[in-house]
Amino acid sequence: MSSLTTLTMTEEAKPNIGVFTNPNHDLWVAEASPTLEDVKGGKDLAPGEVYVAVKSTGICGSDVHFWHEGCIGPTMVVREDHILGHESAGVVLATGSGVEDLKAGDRVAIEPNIPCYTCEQCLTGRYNGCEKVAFLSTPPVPGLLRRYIKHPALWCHKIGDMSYEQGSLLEPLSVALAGVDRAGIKLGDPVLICGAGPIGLITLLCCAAAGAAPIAITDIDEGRLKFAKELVPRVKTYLIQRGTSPETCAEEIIELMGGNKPRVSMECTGVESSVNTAIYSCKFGGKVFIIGVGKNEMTIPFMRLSVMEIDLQYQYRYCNTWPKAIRLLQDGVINLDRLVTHRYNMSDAISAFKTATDPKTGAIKVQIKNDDSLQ
Ligand SMILES: NC(=O)c1ccc[n+]([C@@H]2O[C@H](COP(=O)([O-])OP(=O)(O)OC[C@H]3O[C@@H](n4cnc5c(N)ncnc54)[C@H](O)[C@@H]3O)[C@@H](O)[C@H]2O)c1
Ligand SMILES: OC[C@H](O)C(O)[C@@H](O)CO
Ligand SMILES: [Zn+2]
Ligand SMILES: [Zn+2]
Repeated sequence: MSSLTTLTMTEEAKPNIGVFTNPNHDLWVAEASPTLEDVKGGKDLAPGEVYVAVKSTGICGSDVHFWHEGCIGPTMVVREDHILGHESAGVVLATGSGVEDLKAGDRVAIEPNIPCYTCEQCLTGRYNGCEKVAFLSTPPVPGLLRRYIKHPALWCHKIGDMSYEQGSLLEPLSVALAGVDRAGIKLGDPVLICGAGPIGLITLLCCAAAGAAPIAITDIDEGRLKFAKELVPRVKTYLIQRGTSPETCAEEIIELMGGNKPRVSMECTGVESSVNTAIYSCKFGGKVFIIGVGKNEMTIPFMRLSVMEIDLQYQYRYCNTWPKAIRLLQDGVINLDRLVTHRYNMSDAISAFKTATDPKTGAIKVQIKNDDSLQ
């Protein structure tokens, strides 16, 4: 038995659509499942599942990797028509049997993973390492860039009166929180952040909130550095110039940081030269913490890492971060209000992706809105 909201049976509700890519790197909007009729009828909801009208979805650098490169690493490969999107919030429309904590009308942020609940990683609380996890938008699992989705209630987090945009930003915030937590950023740590895209900028906000000092951030794009400075005025910005070696960049960054070598370099680009800048900057016994994803194989200065006893650590998504992310936004410790620079309707998703990938637009986080759904 499923329960359905009566608030949402509007005539204007439009059919379900999704934003697709494929191995030819096409990008298009087309019909998607579940159908509007199924959603309205609360059909096919398994115990513990809910239907959600997705209201706002952010575009992540990973969506762009799947569109442009057709893959992230050797295992996440677009092999057929594939729906993108994994940063979403929306409203619950119907609940399946056994769902007690959610009801129709609840506003939720969607944690876009469904782990197996039985493997060692799941049972030890590190469900991001689940070998059987279905991560929405990682092929072949369709993503959240749809008007309607079906999802386990367990992975829909109530957001109270937070806006849907803020709710959708809990996903990249989760990435940054997982990174800052595992990197062990502490009060007074000199920290370098490589890359001022949304992940780098949110990592910057988290490091600033954690008391890192001084903090420097790099990018190849002046506009993004200017944005970083507006977000956190005390951050020192460093423009990476084409052709400057990672060693030289590192020397200049350390100078910019008043001679303080970073104890932690947070790498948020996945670009080889940037990884190397992060390594050359780091102090003896420091850590390079890599969030960015890129080429399957990279050349890194092995002996530099060795003689400097620099730890190299990585982040793969997140686990158990949503409640913390919600508390941080609700208590105003982290404020992501300024990150959303552009908004598009679902039907205009192609323009949204073009804007997100054109540096001339000054876009930081582009959101795809869904005003044509139920409720
Ligand atoms: N590990 C994870 O679980 C995880 C989660 C989310 C995102 N990611 C990855 O993190 C990366 C960042 O995501 P995003 O959404 O911020 O993407 P983005 O593409 O918007 O940001 C990347 C930034 O790096 C800058 N950049 C490029 N080359 C550079 C260089 N050589 N030096 C300094 N800056 C450089 C770009 O100008 C851009 O501002 C992407 O690779 C994304 O796929 C990883
Ligand atoms: O925010 C989550 C990330 O973008 C994804 O894990 C991606 O890196 C691979 O699936
Ligand atoms: Zn992402
Ligand atoms: Zn598992």
